[in-house]
Amino acid sequence: MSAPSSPHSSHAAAQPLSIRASGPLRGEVAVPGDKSISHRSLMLSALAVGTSQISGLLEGEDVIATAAAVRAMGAQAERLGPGEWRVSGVGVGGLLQPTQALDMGNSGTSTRLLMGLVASHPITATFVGDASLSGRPMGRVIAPLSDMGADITPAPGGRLPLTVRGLYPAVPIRYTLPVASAQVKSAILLAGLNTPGTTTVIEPVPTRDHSERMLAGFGAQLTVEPTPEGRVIMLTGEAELKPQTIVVPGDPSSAAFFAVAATIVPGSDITILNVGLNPTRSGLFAALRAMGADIEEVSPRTVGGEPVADLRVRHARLTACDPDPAAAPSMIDEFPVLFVAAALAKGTSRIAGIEEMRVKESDRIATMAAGLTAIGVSVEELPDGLVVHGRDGEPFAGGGPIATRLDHRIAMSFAVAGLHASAPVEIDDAAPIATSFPNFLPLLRTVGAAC
Ligand SMILES: O=C(O)C1=C[C@@H](OP(=O)(O)O)[C@@H](O)[C@H](O)C1
Ligand SMILES: C=C(OP(=O)(O)O)C(=O)O
Repeated sequence: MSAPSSPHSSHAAAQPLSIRASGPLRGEVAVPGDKSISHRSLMLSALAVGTSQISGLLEGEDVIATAAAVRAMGAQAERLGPGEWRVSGVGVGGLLQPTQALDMGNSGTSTRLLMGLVASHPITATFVGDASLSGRPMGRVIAPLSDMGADITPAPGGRLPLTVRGLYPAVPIRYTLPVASAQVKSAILLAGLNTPGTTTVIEPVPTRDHSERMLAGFGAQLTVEPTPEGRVIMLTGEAELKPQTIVVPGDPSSAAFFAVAATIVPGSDITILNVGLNPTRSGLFAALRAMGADIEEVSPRTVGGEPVADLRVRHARLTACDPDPAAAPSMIDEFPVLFVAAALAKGTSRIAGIEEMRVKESDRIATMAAGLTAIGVSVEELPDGLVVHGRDGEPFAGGGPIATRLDHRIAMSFAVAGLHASAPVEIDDAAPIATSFPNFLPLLRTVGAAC
C-alpha cells in the first residue's frame, strides 16, 4: 500500500464567486441530508450483516469519501438514485485490508471515525487527504486508539498521511474526552464494536449523539448514563449489527446558512423544510432567537429517530450575542455564520470559549476575522474567539476576494454576507462548498439570491 508523498487538493481549479444584494428572499428550500448521520449510516451499514437501505443520504464529497472507503474495505455501497443507497455489510470484524491508501479528501469526520473502525480489525490502512485535512490534528484519536492497541504512524505533528495497523482483539478502554469532540467519542465507540468487553467513553461536555442513537438502532449493546463526571457511554463488544432502513433528516448545519440569510435580508420570509433539530445540534437556532431572530418551528415530527421540523424564518433586527461556551458543541460548525449575524446586530458580541474553531477545515477564527475585516466589519481576535462590533443592520461594504482556505463553511458564510452588502462580496474559491452542500448556490438562487 503506498501513500502519495504529498497531500493533494481534491479541488483542482479554484471557483471564484461574486455575490451581491438581491432583495428579499422568499420561498421554500429543502436542505440536503445531515452530514454526520450520512457518514454513520454508511459506516454502520458496512458493518451490519445484511443489506441496509438509506434515503436522504448527503451526496457531498465528504460522504462520498466515506462511501469509497467502506467499499475499499469490502462493503458493497450502491447508489440507486438521488440520496437512495443500498449497502451490504461485511459484519463487525469482517473489514478487509484496502489495497490503496484511503483518500479522505477534506473530511475530518471520515478520517477520525474510519481510523476507529480500522483500529480493532486485523488490517492496515493508510489515510491521506487534501491540504486542509493534512494540517488537522489527529493526536486526539491516535492517543485513545493506541491505548486500545492500534499501531499508528502519523506524519510529523500527528497529522495525515498516517497509517493505522489495527489490533484484534483490541483492548477495551475507559476514556474521558479531553476535548469536546463527537469525532473522538465516535472513533472510540466504533473501535469498541469489534473489541471484546466494555469500552467506556466519558464526555464531560455533551456533543452530538448520533453515534449513540444509531449504534443502539443497529442493535449494539450500548448504555448512556448522566453522572456528575459527565455522560458515561458504555458499549459492549463484540457486537452484531442488524441491517436497517434509514431516513436521513435535513442537515441543521446547512439550514443555518438559510436561517441567517433570511434573518439579515430585509423583507425575507422563507421556509426551510425537514430540518433535523436534535438538541445536540440546534444551538445556532437558539442563539439566533436570543438575538431576536424570528424562527418558527412548523410541523414538528420524528424522522429516523431524530426530531425534525420545518423552519419558517422571517427578517428580524438582531441584538448582540454572548453565547454560553457550554453550548458551543451544539453549534460547533455554525460559528462562522453566527459571526455574520453578529456583524449585523446592534451592539458588540463577544464569542469566546471556541478554541476548537482553530483546528477545523481552516482556522475559522482567523479566516473569519480576515474576511469580515475585508467587508468593513470591525473585529478583534481573541485566542479562543472573536469580538464582533455589530453594524446595526447597516449593509456590509462588499469587497474581497475573501480567502476561504479550502473551508466550505467560510465560503457559504461570505455568500450569505453578500446578500446584504452595498457592493459585491468576492470569494476566492467556492469549490469547497461541494464537500457538504453541493446544491447550495442553486438553492440560494431559488429563493431569489443573485449569485
Ligand atoms: O462527529 C461528527 O459528525 C462531527 C463532529 C464535529 O467535529 P469535532 O468532533 O471535531 O468537534 C463537527 O465539527 C463535524 O462537522 C462533524
Ligand atoms: C468541521 C467540519 O467537518 P469535518 O471535521 O468532518 O471536516 C464541518 O463540516 O464544518
